[in-house]
Amino acid sequence: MLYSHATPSDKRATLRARLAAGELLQLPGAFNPLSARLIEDKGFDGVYISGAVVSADLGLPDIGLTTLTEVATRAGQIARMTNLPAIVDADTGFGEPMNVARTIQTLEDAGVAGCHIEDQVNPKRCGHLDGKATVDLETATKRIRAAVDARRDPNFLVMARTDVRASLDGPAGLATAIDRAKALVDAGADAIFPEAMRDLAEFEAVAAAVDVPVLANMTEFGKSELFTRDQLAAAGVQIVIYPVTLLRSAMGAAERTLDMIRETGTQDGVVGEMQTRARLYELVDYAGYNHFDTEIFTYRP
Ligand SMILES: C[C@](O)(C(=O)O)[C@H](CC(=O)O)C(=O)O
Repeated sequence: MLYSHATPSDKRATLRARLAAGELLQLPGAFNPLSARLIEDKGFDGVYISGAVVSADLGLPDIGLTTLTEVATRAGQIARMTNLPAIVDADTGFGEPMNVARTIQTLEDAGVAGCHIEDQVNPKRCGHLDGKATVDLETATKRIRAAVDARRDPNFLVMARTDVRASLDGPAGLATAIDRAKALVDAGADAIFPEAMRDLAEFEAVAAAVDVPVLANMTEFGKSELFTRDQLAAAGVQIVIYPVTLLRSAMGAAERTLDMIRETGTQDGVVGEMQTRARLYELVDYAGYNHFDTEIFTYRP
């Protein structure tokens, strides 16, 4: 009832312990607080808060237009609705290393368990678009050092994302990404997010090169193939995100419903695919609020 029973520090400790135990964790992207409840209810390990989704939710492209305040506010609304740890996409950290430091403390205050900071130039672009540019290694490592130094909870997970793979074709691109990943770990990164890997062997090579958890971004219509949990586990990946998957599913369903109403004059033909009123009430725990007033939950399907 009301919000998560686990505190932010409990969630961070749980995330750390599970990663240290070598588990593979699957984190679907929540497109709103309610979907975070669904992710928890379905037995997932954590919740991802995608920059692309926060942007799209506001009707904006994912090109660095959202502010720290918008991202932290949404992340806080989502994180407080689940007992699961939430990891948020902090883009480039919203500015210079000093801004990165402030970003980390703001996200800690929002109650998330960790975030990733990437090495793209400001303003960033979606990782699966062409024509991205990355900063030099010194700037990238300064961002990570600033993030690590700024956190007050040592369990807050600072993940470094590198976008350099897409900047060079062939083995040279992978080698550059691996060198950069190693340098970012030396700078204090607790995990590595190698963006736009081409195949499983590339994930495997990154995972073998660093001694911290590696994240795989299983986003649809992107540069990486969609691998299964078991394939990624065998490649040594420990965190798998499905950042925009639920938003795409929900928007796909919304389009179909709108088309149906336009074409037939009623939504009746798609009601069977909808989440029922009873299920929605279950997710927002109407029954729990009877603790305050037994007249609150009087609905019978
Ligand atoms: C992970 C990502 O940064 C995100 O914002 O969720 C995006 C996802 C996407 O656009 O599909 C990305 O750059 O990969």
